[in-house]
Amino acid sequence: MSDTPHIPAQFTAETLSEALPYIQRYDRQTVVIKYGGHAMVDEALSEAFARDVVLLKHLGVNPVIVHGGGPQIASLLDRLSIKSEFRDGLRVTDDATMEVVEMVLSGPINKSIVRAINKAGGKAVGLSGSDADMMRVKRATRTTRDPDSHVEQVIDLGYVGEPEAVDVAVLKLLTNYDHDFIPVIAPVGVDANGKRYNVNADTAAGAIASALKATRLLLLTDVAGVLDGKKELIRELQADDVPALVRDGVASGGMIPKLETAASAVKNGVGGAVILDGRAKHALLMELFTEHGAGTIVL
Ligand SMILES: Nc1ncnc2c1ncn2[C@@H]1O[C@H](COP(=O)(O)OP(=O)(O)O)[C@@H](O)[C@H]1O
Ligand SMILES: CC(=O)N[C@@H](CCC(=O)OP(=O)(O)O)C(=O)O
Repeated sequence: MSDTPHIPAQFTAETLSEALPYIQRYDRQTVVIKYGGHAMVDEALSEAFARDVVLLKHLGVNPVIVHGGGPQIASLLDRLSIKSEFRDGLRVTDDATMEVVEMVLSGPINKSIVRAINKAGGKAVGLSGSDADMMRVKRATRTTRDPDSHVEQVIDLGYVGEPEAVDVAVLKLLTNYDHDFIPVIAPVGVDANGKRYNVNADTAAGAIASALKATRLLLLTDVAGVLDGKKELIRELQADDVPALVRDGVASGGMIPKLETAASAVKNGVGGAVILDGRAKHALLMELFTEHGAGTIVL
């Protein structure tokens, strides 16, 4: 036997040791993770995501997963020949679309994430915003201004919900340290009359993070983070910078709800919101347990 340390093993040990201050920082802290539909399409990445979530739980973090499924909804709508359009990053949702949205989000997507986490050794429980009346919503409204007459018009988005109140009782029960469950939540909300609504998954994650007063909200997506006009990564933003980025068109499409969610979450008591690249393997671990972090942090 040689006395020379086995270099890869020593490297692994050093990496673990360097993570100590971060492990201490996030001990017993709630981290809400928005897992987007684009990040789920790669099987190896999905497996790595599930393992990382289980690792977080073992390290003392309280992870709460809120998932999307936009591309998977689009694919089923397409197979059923139902046309779908987006306004400001939100899917206009009529009755038939809502049927498909709930079927896809609360069905195969939610269950496949639950199974992946459980296969990795966790105890995930699948829910939607309708369970235990968790996410109360109202009908979302958006307005647009006619460029010629400057008259404001209301855009009807159909059954798109805007969270009004989140009751975290069921989440507290599940994540209580006697039980150690990992909630996996589909973004389907319910109004005061019991009617179901389609909620953008970023918006849902932000509302849940605010209600839980999470230490971090992590929005995993399919870009490195928020890019500026020269397509360079913006590492840090203040919540007050967000309206100008949207107004000036630097952020468009799906990045609008993401940035608005991040800004409103930090204003509502979330420690910080990070928009980061879900295509990068171990994105969660890089963000939480290394000095460099990843993506764009909104503070
Ligand atoms: N300034 C910006 N920086 C980065 N991405 C942007 C920006 N403006 C618009 N986007 C678009 O937003 C997309 C991410 O939103 P979305 O497709 O809804 O992601 P997800 O499905 O992960 O929620 C990016 O792929 C990009 O095309
Ligand atoms: C109102 C609205 O737009 N809802 C989204 C819900 C799913 C979602 O947000 O999924 P991603 O995070 O994968 O984009 C939709 O129908 O696509």
